[in-house]
Amino acid sequence: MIEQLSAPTRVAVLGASGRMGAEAVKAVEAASDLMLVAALGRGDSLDQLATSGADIVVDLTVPESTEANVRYAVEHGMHAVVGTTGWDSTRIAALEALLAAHPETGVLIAPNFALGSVLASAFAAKASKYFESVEIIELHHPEKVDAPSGTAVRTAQLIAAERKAADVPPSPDATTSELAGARGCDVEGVRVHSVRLRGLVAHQEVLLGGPGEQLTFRHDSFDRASFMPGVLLGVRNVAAHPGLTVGLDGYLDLGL
Ligand SMILES: NC(=O)c1ccc[n+]([C@@H]2O[C@H](COP(=O)([O-])OP(=O)(O)OC[C@H]3O[C@@H](n4cnc5c(N)ncnc54)[C@H](O)[C@@H]3O)[C@@H](O)[C@H]2O)c1
Ligand SMILES: O=C(O)C1=N[C@H](C(=O)O)CCC1
Repeated sequence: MIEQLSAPTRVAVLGASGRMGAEAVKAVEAASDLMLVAALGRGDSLDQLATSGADIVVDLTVPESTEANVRYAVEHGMHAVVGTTGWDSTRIAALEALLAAHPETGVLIAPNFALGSVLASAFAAKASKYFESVEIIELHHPEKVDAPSGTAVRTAQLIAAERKAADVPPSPDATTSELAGARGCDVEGVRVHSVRLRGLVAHQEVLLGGPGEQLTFRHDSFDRASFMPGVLLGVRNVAAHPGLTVGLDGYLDLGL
């Protein structure tokens, strides 16, 4: 009997010389069902994506370039797995409009590829409606250019949605005078505090407070290897999920 071997999925990585991109290049190269066909950095022409014949583009670049990169991929019939931050509601709306014109194309925007982080955010959001107070502390390496982290923004949005659906009042806070920034920033009613510290990679705590008790959800990425199973999960599933998916939880069965 002749065994039919399916052709490997052709993957291009954008931001290939960066901290995440370099790790993703190694992960794709090590996967027998995937083939790395392009590894592009700043200044490389996006036309190399089209000529590479990539099926899927992985974007791990910078907030200023990710939108144009994804647009190019979608317009050229390639699915996209995006880890780059900076996808605010305006950009998301524009991408959804673009995808409506390319209904077979899938895009995954994953603020965090670490499975533990995805779970921690989902569990924290579910639990948050049972507590009076919620605040987020995100802690990252000092090379990070954006604050708050994309993960913290996403977590705050999930929390806000759960609390709104359950009619939970805003977290109590009697502050009437403060130094700028002392109370962090406000993401949909959730206070988010950003720490940048040498030695850290990517960490987050969601603090939930009620009378006489506190529940904390903490996740730590000690190494960028933590993100790679999620990157590969995204690459292997994005073609089966046409349209836009925000959050790797969209590809998981969390049963929440
Ligand atoms: N989703 C996740 O799990 C996750 C994890 C870590 C980092 N991130 C995010 O991924 C992004 C990259 O993080 P990093 O730590 O690797 O940053 P980095 O600065 O180390 O890498 C970014 C790379 O992209 C390159 N680049 C810039 N513009 C480009 C373009 N137009 N085309 C190709 N390459 C381009 C830069 O030269 C650099 O090498 C950030 O937005 C970060 O927040 C996401
Ligand atoms: O190192 C970074 O930069 C990270 N960015 C993402 C974020 O902003 O949430 C994910 C964690 C690491």
